[in-house]
Amino acid sequence: MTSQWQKFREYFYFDNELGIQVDVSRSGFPDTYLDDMEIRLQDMYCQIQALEQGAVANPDEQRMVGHYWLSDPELAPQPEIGAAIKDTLRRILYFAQDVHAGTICGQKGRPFRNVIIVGIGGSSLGPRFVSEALGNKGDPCSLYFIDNTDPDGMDRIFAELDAKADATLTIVISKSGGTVETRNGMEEVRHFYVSRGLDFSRHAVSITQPGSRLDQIRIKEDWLDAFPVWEWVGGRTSVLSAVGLLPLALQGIDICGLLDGAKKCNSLTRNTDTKSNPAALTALAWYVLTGGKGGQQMVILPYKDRLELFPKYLQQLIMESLGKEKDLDGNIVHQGITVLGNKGTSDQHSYIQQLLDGPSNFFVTFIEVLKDRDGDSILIAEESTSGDYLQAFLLGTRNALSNKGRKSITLTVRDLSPVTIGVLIALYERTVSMYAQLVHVNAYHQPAVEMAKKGAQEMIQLKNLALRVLRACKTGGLTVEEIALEIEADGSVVDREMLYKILKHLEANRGNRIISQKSGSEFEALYQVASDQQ
Ligand SMILES: O=P(O)(O)OC[C@H]1O[C@](O)(CO)[C@@H](O)[C@@H]1O
Repeated sequence: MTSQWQKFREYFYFDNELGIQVDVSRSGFPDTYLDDMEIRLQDMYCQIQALEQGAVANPDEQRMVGHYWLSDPELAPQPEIGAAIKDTLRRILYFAQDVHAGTICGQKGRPFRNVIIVGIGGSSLGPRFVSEALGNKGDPCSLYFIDNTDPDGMDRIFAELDAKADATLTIVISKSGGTVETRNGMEEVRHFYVSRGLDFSRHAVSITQPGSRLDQIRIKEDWLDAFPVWEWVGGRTSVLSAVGLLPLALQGIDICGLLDGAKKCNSLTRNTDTKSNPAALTALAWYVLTGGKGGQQMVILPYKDRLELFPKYLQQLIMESLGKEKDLDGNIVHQGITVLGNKGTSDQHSYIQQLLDGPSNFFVTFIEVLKDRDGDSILIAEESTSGDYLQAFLLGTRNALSNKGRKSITLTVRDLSPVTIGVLIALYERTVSMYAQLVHVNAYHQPAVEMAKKGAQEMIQLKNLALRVLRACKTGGLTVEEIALEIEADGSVVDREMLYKILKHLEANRGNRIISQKSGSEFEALYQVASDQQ
């Protein structure tokens, strides 16, 4: 029987130069596991190598997958791609320098000290996570993220920037250039500037694929500047493209350090000796922990406030990449790993109870940061600092879980610096690619998200039709059923429940224009356009 200490030493990966350690000894590898998997692992390394060399790794969309080139442009399969990456980085650094120096400034000459980032999913989560992880008081610019079409969420940001509009730059980020939530955010921000007598285009920069709808808008309106995202960069792996680099450089974060960390990690994770490859070890741990079938939950517990958004960032990277109905041969597999997380020790006081006593349908990834803070800590009790307690809670929770037979992986970084954040990003990007190879799914498309987008568009159409019917109504109002029947006159079928919910929302928000009168039950209420709006 191998002791935990022996197992720990056997599987422990560390790299002192990069300050990273990966411990998969508590993930339940059978003793002969690495040998048993060797042929598949070598095949996996070959596939990843082909992908890095420019193979079409996203067969559905016939695309190369090139996020690895962003931190090492020399690896790009075509010199033009490498040159475009380098040129974009150079332009980002100059742009940030000019903003900080006040050479690029607001319409009325105020230096930009705030940046609104409008974008969603991969066009927000990466920069937001890194901004939070590495930002400090005194940064040259503060970042504000509009990553939803929630009016109240936007109002909170507008209220904060109310008197600072001219000192605020806006970056609209959308790889496709056609994402509805981002379009809405952009129009709300435009209104924010215009209502303060400012010209949106003199405060706006775009990051999008050349030729996209967003690109066409910025050309027509002559925005301040534009930076590209290329088709071979997936949204969820775009943080090291202009998507992340421009906002972070404006915030004053050392983006070259970030790229350097990612480059070094990419180089380490090309090693085909699995015990010397932290991404392969992690992918293999996921594989054993999910039985290769997915379906498990991955609970990410970073014991560090600055990493609070890391689980959210990983949620998209992992779930959008791995959550697939079919494998690459078209078999129905319903793969996926559900990612959730919270920072330690806060989790201790929320859901650890269930992890210890509830169903064993998860594994935990502990993330430990060795350096507690800049400078010394005071002793609080029994020779302990608050940082000693932070570590004690991590180790204590991990032990308690192990004693209950709950599995875990532990990832340790020396400190939180641009380099180590770059390492974390590259490590997980690579692990996802490797795991996807092991379970044989396309990690680079997201066919299902289109269904939800289509569903939302249908609801907007139904609302427009309902409004048309209400405006044409000359009687004292119409019930849900009557509105539905009017719409159905063209042969379509109306979902009454959806119609009811849409009407309630209209009434709650346009109450002076759309009103209802109750007569009998809730569902017999008569809806009408207020008489002064007819
Ligand atoms: O950058 P875009 O094209 O606006 O897309 C935003 C996000 O939407 C998705 O396409 C999902 O709908 C993500 O993959 C992407 O990160």
